[in-house]
Amino acid sequence: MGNVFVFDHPLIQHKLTHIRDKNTGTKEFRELVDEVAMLMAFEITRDLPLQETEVETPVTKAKAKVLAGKKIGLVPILRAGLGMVDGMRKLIPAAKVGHVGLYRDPETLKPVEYYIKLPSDIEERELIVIDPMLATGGSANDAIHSLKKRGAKHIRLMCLIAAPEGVELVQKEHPDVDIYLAALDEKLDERGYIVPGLGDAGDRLFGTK
Ligand SMILES: O=P(O)(O)OC[C@H]1O[C@H](OP(=O)(O)OP(=O)(O)O)[C@H](O)[C@@H]1O
Ligand SMILES: O=c1cc[nH]c(=O)[nH]1
Ligand SMILES: [Mg+2]
Repeated sequence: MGNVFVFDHPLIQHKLTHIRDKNTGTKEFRELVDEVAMLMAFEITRDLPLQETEVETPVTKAKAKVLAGKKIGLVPILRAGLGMVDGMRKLIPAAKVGHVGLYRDPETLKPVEYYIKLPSDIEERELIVIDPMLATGGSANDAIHSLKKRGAKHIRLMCLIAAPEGVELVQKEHPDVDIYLAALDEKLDERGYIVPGLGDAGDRLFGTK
């Protein structure tokens, strides 16, 4: 079964509190999601392999380390996942970005795929699927199936907030996928919203309603 990691870094938790706040407006919400995504990118890349190199400082030659060149792909689930891409790319500028367009039907809560565009070499990349919200898990589950069908071999899932139901579904369907979160919340309400959550992430990011 895949692992679940909750990033408890104080800066992530502090900013998440403001993201949750219903009085936080679109501009600040977007900025905070961007910042938390950057901090989460810092945490999720802890295990990237390094290799030895040598560098000449103004004083002398030094043994040093550089990234060993593992290829990374970011795959935001549209729309809300887009809000986390720029923050992550600030720290991982060489990552290629694929897009999976999915929306959750408000009646059935089932995901509907409307777009997909991926880097051509996804099978060689460590893919990080990004979405602020993991609610029933239907959207992330479908996105991961879509990536695997197209050859992806190494996938992680990174979300701001998850409900237990979503974590359970992804763990059942994709035991090879680790899940990285800023918070694991209590439950879903009758409309499939995460409680306490942050409301509708896409609407709050883009000012729609
Ligand atoms: O785990 P699930 O139950 O599938 O719910 C989570 C999905 O719902 C939201 O997207 P939404 O359908 O609102 O689309 P949007 O990003 O375009 O607003 C969210 O960003 C996830 O993609
Ligand atoms: O709480 C939720 C659940 C699904 N999608 C959201 O944006 N928020
Ligand atoms: Mg939405």
